[in-house]
Amino acid sequence: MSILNLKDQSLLRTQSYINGEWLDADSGKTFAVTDPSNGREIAQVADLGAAETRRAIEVADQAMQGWKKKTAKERSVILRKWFDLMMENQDDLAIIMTAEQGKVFAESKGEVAYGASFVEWFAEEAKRVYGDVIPNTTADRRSIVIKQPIGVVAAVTPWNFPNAMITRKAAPALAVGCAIVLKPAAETPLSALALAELADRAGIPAGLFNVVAGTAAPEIGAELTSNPIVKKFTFTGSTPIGKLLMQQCAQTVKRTSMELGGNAPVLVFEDADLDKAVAGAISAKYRNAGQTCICANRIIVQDTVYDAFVEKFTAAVNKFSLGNGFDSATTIGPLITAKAAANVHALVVDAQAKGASVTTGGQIDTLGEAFYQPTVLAHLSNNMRIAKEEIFGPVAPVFKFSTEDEAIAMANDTEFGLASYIFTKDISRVWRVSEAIDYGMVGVNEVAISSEVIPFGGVKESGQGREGSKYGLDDYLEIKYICMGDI
Ligand SMILES: NC(=O)C1=CN([C@@H]2O[C@H](COP(=O)(O)OP(=O)(O)OC[C@H]3O[C@@H](n4cnc5c(N)ncnc54)[C@H](OP(=O)(O)O)[C@@H]3O)[C@@H](O)[C@H]2O)C=CC1
Ligand SMILES: O=C(O)CCCC(=O)O
Repeated sequence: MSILNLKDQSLLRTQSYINGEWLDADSGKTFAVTDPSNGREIAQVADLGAAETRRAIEVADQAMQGWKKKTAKERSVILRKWFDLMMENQDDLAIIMTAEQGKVFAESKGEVAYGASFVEWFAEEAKRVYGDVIPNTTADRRSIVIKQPIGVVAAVTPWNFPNAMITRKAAPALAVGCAIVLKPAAETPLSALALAELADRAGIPAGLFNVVAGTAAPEIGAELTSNPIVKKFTFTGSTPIGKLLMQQCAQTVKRTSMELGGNAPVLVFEDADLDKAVAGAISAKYRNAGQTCICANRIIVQDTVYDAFVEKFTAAVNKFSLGNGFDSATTIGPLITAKAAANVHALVVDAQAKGASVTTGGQIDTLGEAFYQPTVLAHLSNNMRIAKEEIFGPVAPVFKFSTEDEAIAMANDTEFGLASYIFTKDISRVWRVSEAIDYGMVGVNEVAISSEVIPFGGVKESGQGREGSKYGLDDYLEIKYICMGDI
């Protein structure tokens, strides 16, 4: 009997989905999925390993032989049904997500819509995969360029966006004619399996969308990255694991897309609308309790407005209500695990020991060991761990700068380069700073930068490749050049 109050209980799947069938692990083993807000077990999920992964890759290869021959429009019609079903079941998918991930229910509903938007977008966009005819240098030949599906895709996704990080990879892969084998995070397999149930109902043919859930990430990952049938590997997660998986993929020269860690700066200049900058920095920092790779990691404020900013920002943070994501009064939920909260606290303790002051929060909350208080730190310096590391929690360090050059240098002083944000009214500065900072994405007086139509991705050690937008198809396509001679 499920503990989740779903309209449609059959969305709560606990077996893996391979070749259109629901399967237990060969070993018969299962693992517990728990609610981070109270540690309660939600379900026992089949714990698959490398052997089942290998079989999923083989069936994916078979399944895509017919799928790639369909027209883009035929594939689009089926994917559109998947989108419709996701939206029809938005509430149930969001209940599953809040239960296993902890995020506030309204945010879960938002993520389901965001996840579905990738399916709708790529179902349409794949109709526009154009080739080229290249004017040649000799009269007796023409050079043609066509684009073809790359082959079987393997994906590993994280727990912080248990739905959208899957569709952002699966939708373009399926839309262009590939099949995919996905390993979701062990903390959040239920959202992935619910997506598989809806893919099945939408009529996505067996073997094209396979979900292998399991706790043996290194073994499953080793199969996905070494199997020569897999032609493309796509990952969202931490930078150290991304580097390891890239190394593994090198042995069979797979194409890789990596969406890794971030250290997003929010640069607030003295000419900015301070209230707008505070509201923007609040959204950029505390979305999903700070567990987003594009979350503000360093808020960097010009010295002339620093004290006013910290005061207004702290007042805004004091309005947050920490609690269970299902409680309608809650605006920040728990972190994914108690360990995550302890890691965040260690960053705060290190900063305090090196001279930072806590203007609010600063503790694991009495609500439970995964709950971290929304926190603001002022008077920071570069020797603190928090200046360099991805926080992944609701802690906002507010740094100080005095000149534009200094702000740019501080923004770039990191190995990461995913998202960045600037608040200023000076249009010349907008251009100067946007061009000078080494990031894949820049939000100017705006932090809600994500959507299905934009190229999401980073530079430096934040990864490679772009997801979403017209560019998001490129990673799933091979370019083939055909030289046509005279007969
Ligand atoms: N860019 C982003 O969006 C994300 C960044 N992070 C960053 O990483 C930190 C740690 O989070 P964590 O969850 O440990 O991140 P990981 O990078 O370890 O996990 C992300 C995914 O990779 C899988 N994975 C882990 N090890 C391997 C492996 N050897 N082979 C194949 N797959 C593997 C995980 O599986 P399993 O769950 O089974 O271990 C999960 O599906 C966070 O605090 C945050 O800083 C984390 C998640 C997302
Ligand atoms: O943290 C992540 O990797 C998810 C990205 C969220 C977004 O698309 O805005």
